[in-house]
Amino acid sequence: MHKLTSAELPAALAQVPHWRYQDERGGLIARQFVFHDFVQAMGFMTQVALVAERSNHHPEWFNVYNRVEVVLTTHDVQGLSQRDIDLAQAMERIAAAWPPQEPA
Ligand SMILES: C[C@H](O)[C@H](O)[C@H]1CNC2=NC(N)=NC(=O)C2=N1
Repeated sequence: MHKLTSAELPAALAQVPHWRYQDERGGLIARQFVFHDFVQAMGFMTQVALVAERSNHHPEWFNVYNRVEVVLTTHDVQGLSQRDIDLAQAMERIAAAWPPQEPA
């Protein structure tokens, strides 16, 4: 795992179009998710927590009611790494499929 170089950044950020890059702390990406209510937000966070633990890469996040604000950066390299991009993509997949639609 290495800190993404400025040459690698554009292609990496193109993989996570909903996320905004910030130059702080050596580089991070941030995103806000909004859900129907608190329970849906917590369900999202619980699913992400399992993925984060499995991949040993953890988000910095803040939840109030139905909103989840997320910052991803890699502490071990003091900047952005591919692990942040991968976790962001996993979060997009989980958010897109959450909540499961009640069977019609
Ligand atoms: C010891 C453990 O492997 C490290 O602390 C892992 C855990 N989760 C992590 N999460 C994030 N976001 N960055 C890291 O550098 C990191 N390192």
